[in-house]
Amino acid sequence: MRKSLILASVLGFTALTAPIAASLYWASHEALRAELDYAGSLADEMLRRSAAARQQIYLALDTLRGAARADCSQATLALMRELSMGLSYLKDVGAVREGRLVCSSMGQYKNGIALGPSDVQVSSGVKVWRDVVLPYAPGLHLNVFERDGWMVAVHPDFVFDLALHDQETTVAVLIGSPALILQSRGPIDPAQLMSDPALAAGHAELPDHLLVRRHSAQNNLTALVAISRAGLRERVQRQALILLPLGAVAGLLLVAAVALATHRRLSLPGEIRLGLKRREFHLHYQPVVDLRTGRCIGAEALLRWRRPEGLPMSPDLFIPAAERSGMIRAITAHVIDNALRDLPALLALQPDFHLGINFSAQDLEADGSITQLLRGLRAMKAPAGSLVVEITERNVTDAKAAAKQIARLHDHGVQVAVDDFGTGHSSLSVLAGLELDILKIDKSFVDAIDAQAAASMVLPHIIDMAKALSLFMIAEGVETETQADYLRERGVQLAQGWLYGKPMPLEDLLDLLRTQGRAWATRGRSMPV
Ligand SMILES: Nc1nc2c(ncn2[C@@H]2O[C@H](COP(=O)(O)O[C@H]3[C@@H](O)[C@H](n4cnc5c(=O)[nH]c(N)nc54)O[C@@H]3COP(=O)(O)O)[C@@H](O)[C@H]2O)c(=O)[nH]1
Repeated sequence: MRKSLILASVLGFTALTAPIAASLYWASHEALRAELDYAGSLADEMLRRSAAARQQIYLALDTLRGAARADCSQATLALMRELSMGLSYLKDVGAVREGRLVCSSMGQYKNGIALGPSDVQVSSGVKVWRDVVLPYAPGLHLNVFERDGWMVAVHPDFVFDLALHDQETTVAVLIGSPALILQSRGPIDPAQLMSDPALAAGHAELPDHLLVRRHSAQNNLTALVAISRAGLRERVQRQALILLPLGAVAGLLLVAAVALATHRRLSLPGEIRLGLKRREFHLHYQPVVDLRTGRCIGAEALLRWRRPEGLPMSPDLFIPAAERSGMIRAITAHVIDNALRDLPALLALQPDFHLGINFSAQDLEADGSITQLLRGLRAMKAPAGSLVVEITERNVTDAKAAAKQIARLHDHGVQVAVDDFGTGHSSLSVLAGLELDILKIDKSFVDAIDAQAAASMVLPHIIDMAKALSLFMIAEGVETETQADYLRERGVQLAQGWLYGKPMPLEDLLDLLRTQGRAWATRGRSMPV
């Protein structure tokens, strides 16, 4: 039981905490996924815009190469204006001679504007200058692309014109391999981010940042997004606010389920089931004596439960629980097994000995218990009359069926006693309809003898009735000599009670029989069969 309670506590604790822990894990997992999705969508958008800009750059360069002579004529300037006005990402389109911008859609530059050495030349032959400030557009930092003497200027911010969550986000677009940072924005140096080996997988979880990389092999472009973990923490908290109550509800439901299962397992029927499995039930025997001679001629088998905690539990508690839960058949099967196991030793000492065992309603209604009893008796060749089945009126729900079962018992020499007679469970109507052998006078009438109580007025009538029906009588709960004398004088043959012996283990009963001596054992049966 203690083990079961510990196990139930551990299960209950796990049932409560596991869903909460799972919801917290799920919240952080979901938040991480959402943050990576957000960073991924930023990177994708940057790549999309960069690719669109690249397309426009090449379109302009190709158009100029095909259509314009390498000069700054009015026709060429008009084409440049058309291109820079018509292509959304381009700020300017111009001609470069010997490293100098000589004209553009904005006009001609007398001495040309020196561009200096380019930052990189990509595989398609395009040279790239970053962060160029042209004198006619002083506030703009442009990226300039040149091929075959034609150039286009692009404002880098077009890529970053995105709705960023916070100022902590770093974004960058890189071109070529080895990659050149075309443009970047945010607190972290993109060159530092590019060196992280985990980036090969497309994303990395750094101590302070989540990093996402997208690459377009076709355009030889790379987009990088680094978002701060502070945002992730906020998102975890938001997710937790949604998922934690669900986890708590799931935890409480699980705890309720565990409690229910534990209650079922630890409730009395569950304990009885376990007790039977662990062989915690055993029989004690209470002597039944002949009132005339004081000789022990039989005993009633009474079930005892030795529970692991050592706490006894009265059959008054567990027998009704077993009857209600349907466990009584298993209990009776155990009683029959044990009684039949012990009977030979008792008969060996006293061949006219009889053993009484209690049957409940379900034992009487179904065939199982009676079949088990008769089969066992046959196997051990026990003499007729050595077993008495005790029933109460409460057990007789179908008098006809009960009569049949009693006849079956009689056929095999088993006697039937009506127990607790006069307590309201038994009545004359039952007695009249059933072929009973013995009437057990309830302890309450025996108690009344000493007390001179009203119940004592009833006792003589019970005795007369038993005599009229030729029933043998056993008075229950006899505790004093006065009671014994009264019963003896009125012709009650047998008695059971603390005056003669409390329920005792088999060994003690065997000792008692041994001390009765051989003379008693050979005098013959005290009860009619
Ligand atoms: N179906 C089954 N019922 C059983 C079985 N074992 C017991 N029982 C029934 O449980 C009830 C309580 O039994 P128990 O606590 O064993 O009490 C018995 C005696 O100990 C008690 N008794 C006997 N003499 C005296 C006495 O002088 N004083 C006193 N205070 N108590 C005494 O009476 C009980 C025997 O009652 P009964 O069976 O009516 O003869 C009880 O109803 C048992 O029947 C079982 O295996 N199956």
